[in-house]
Formats: sequence, C-alpha cells, structure tokens
Amino acid sequence: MSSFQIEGGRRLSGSITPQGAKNEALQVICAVLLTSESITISNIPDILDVNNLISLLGDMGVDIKRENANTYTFKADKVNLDYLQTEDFYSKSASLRGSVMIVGPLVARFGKAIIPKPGGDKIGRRRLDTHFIGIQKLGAEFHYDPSAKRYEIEAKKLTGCYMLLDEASVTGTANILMAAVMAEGITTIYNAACEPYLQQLCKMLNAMGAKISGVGSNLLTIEGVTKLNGCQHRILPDMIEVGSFIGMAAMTASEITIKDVAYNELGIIPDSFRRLGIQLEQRGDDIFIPYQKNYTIESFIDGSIMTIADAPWPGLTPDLLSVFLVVAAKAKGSVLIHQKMFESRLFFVDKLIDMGAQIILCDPHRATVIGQGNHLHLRASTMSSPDIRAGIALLIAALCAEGTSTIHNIDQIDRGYQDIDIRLNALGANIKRI
Ligand SMILES: CC(=O)N[C@H]1[C@@H](OP(=O)(O)OP(=O)(O)OC[C@H]2O[C@@H](n3ccc(=O)[nH]c3=O)[C@H](O)[C@@H]2O)O[C@H](CO)[C@@H](O)[C@@H]1O
Ligand SMILES: C=C(OP(=O)(O)O)C(=O)O
Repeated sequence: MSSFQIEGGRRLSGSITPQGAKNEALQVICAVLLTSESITISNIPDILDVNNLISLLGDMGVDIKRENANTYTFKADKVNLDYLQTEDFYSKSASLRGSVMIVGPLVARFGKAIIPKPGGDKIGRRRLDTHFIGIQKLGAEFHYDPSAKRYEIEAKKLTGCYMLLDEASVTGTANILMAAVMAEGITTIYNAACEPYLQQLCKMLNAMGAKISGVGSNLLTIEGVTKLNGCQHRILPDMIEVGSFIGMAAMTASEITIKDVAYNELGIIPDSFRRLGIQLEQRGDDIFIPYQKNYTIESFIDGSIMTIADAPWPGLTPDLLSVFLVVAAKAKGSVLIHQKMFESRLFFVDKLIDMGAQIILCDPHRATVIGQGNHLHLRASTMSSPDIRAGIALLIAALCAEGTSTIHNIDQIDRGYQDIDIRLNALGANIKRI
C-alpha cells in the first residue's frame, strides 16, 4: 500500500480546479442501470471508489465506453443478473459504499437485487434501514442472511405510496427514488435528503423521462413511468474538495484561486469557513483565498464559544468537519467541533495532538480545539490515514508542519481525491508518493 512523504512548511500559490463530485458520481452511475439506452456522463472523477463502481457495472454486463479522461458512455442493455451470485461480485461490491445504490435501479427494472453489506468509511455504525424500509414500502421483499452478510431483495411489482423516512439519508433517498421512478402510481417521499447531488440525480432522472417534482425540497413526488430513456449528464464540482482546498489555503497561509466551484451549490460551506475567520471572495464562479497572516475564530453574538456542527442539507456536510477541525488548530480562538452524524470520525485527533495541536476529544462526537494561531508549530510525524476525510485533514496538517511527514494507507485519500499529490505539487507543495 502506498504512502505520501510530505515536506511541510511551503506556501502554495496559483489556481486549482475541483474534480467532479465523488458522491454525485456514485449516484448517477448507478442510475444507468434504469435504462437499456445510452447515457453519457461527463466530469466523472478518476478516483478509486468511482473506478471500482464503473468496473463493477462492466462486470455486470453494462457496455462502457470511455469517451475521454472524465466522460463515459454507459449502455445497460445486457445486464447479467447471474453475476450477482458470484464471489467476484460479492468482494467488489462489498468494498465500496456507493454500490448499495444499484439495489433501487435493479429492483425497478428487473424485480430483483442482491447486495453484500457495503463498505465505505469505517466511521461508525452505518445502517441501511432507511433504504430497505423505503423499498419494502414500494412492495419489495427483503431477506438478510447474517452469515453471508448479504441482502436479497425481490419484487414482483412496485407500487407507489406515501412514506416518511426515519432520517434524511442521502444514499437511502437516492436508492428509494431510483426504485420509485418506475413504480406504478404516485410515490411521495417526505424527509427526503435534498443536497445538490440528490438534486442532480433528480434532474438526470427527469431528463431520462421520469416525473419527479419537489426537487431541492424534502418532499419528493414521483409519478411512476413504464420506461426510461438515455440522456447526457454533467456532474457538479466536488464541494468537499472545494472545502478541503479552502482549509488547506488558510492553514498554510497561501493565496490560491479555486476555479469553477459552482458557488451557488456550496450552501453554508463558505460562510462556515468565514466563521473561523478565513477570508474568501467569490469571483464569478471562482473562490479567491487571499494570503492571511492569521485568522481568528468568531464567537457567537452573545460572546459564547463557536460550535461548528454537521446537519442534513442545507446544514453543514459532516464530510468537512475533519477539515474544519485541523484548520481551527492554527486559528486564534476556540471552537467546539460537533460531529453529530458519525461516531468514529474524530479519533484521528490523537495524531494532531502528537504533532502539537491543542485539542481535547470530549467524547466520540465532540472535540474542543484551542487554536494557537501562529504560536502553533506542528511537528512532522508518521501516521496512517483512518478514513478519507481524516486523510485529507492529516495531509493539510503535514503541509503546515515543519519537517517531513509520512502518511500511510493513502488509498483512503485516493478513494476520493484525484491525483491529489500531482495537483498540490503544481501549487508548490512537495508531496512524494512512495
Ligand atoms: C456515498 C455517499 O454519498 N456518502 C455520503 C452519504 O452517506 P450515507 O448516505 O451512507 O449517509 P446517510 O445520509 O445515510 O447518513 C449518515 C449517518 O448520519 C446519520 N444521520 C443521517 C441523517 C439524519 O438526518 N440524521 C443522522 O443522524 C445516519 O444515522 C447515518 O449514520 O451521506 C453522508 C451524510 O451526508 C456522507 O457523510 C457520505 O459521504
Ligand atoms: C464518508 C464518505 O464516503 P463513503 O460514504 O463512500 O464512505 C465521504 O465521502 O466522506
């Protein structure tokens, strides 16, 4: 397994363009299973998770043509359902979380799906109840085989209904939506997740002939159709990458421009960084982050200590809290980072503490960061990346530290960040892949 060797203490400068969004790519690539016609998707990021899903679809018999580096055409006219019974399918689909979203399309189109317990980050319990209860409500039957860790789903017919989701699960909403587009009658999904990537999925499905209304809200109404057709779709820039670059620029006192960020789709992300005292300017569809000698965390209006917490969209995405946490260590002032959704995502703070950051892990969900401003001199360290977002946070810390750090297990970073070493080296970083 590869590692990164990072010589810290360099300022970055120049422009960087975010890749296409990983979490949108995983949704819309699964949606190609809903039709036998061709679907062309552009701005697909060249990252491990997405490539694994594309290869899984190829093994299932989907015809895949790579038009250029980031554009693919998919044609699912000969899906081999027998492949779902194989060991190969089991091990490949178990390795990534996004694969669970093949269930909705397969049940909608073929009345049957098999899926192992999916992979993805080990960041706490990650239940799938919302997915399965929703698809069950449409008329599917579920069996979970605990010894094989495998779900089998079958439906003779799917029928639309009203459902109130027990939580606004992102992949759960996507899965149910993809099952419902070809169910008979009307499905109403209340407490639906509504983040931009899900809106993108809705737009793509509507372009394929689906009838979804309420897009962007937490109440989706779907009028079932009997058949969907091909379409063309472009994936949004990755907002988690955009946020990671904002944090990286601030912590390394760099001046950079992040190009073509789809600013209007970033929700509360820019303002949340501003609350840490980080200046950023919208310039057209770019974000300019000026050189800042230091940045000071705001207090709440009543003078109490700032909290940065995640919440379902349009709240702050949980996937950026690790970045907020590391960046706060070099701010002036204190902040409570409250990771409400996942219970094992903050343990990496031990590594930051080893490097010299002042952080108290209050419990698995909360960490208090006492920012040291320019008094913080992080020491280089050797560490291992426990998950994708802790991985990028450690990389940011290493870029800021004095000396040469090593990060092992960088597959976890490659899972979500395309050629991150090459792209950051182009800004002046010194990262070696070893
Ligand atoms: C492949 C993909 O797209 N992964 C994303 C997707 O995962 P995923 O779709 O798996 O995450 P879910 O939205 O289902 O929820 C994640 C966790 O948050 C909890 N929860 C969820 C909703 C809610 O209203 N309250 C609540 O506490 C759930 O219990 C669960 O433990 O959405 C997560 C939440 O944005 C992101 O971190 C993941 O990067
Ligand atoms: C948790 C994440 O991914 P996944 O859901 O694929 O594990 C993430 O992208 O931060």
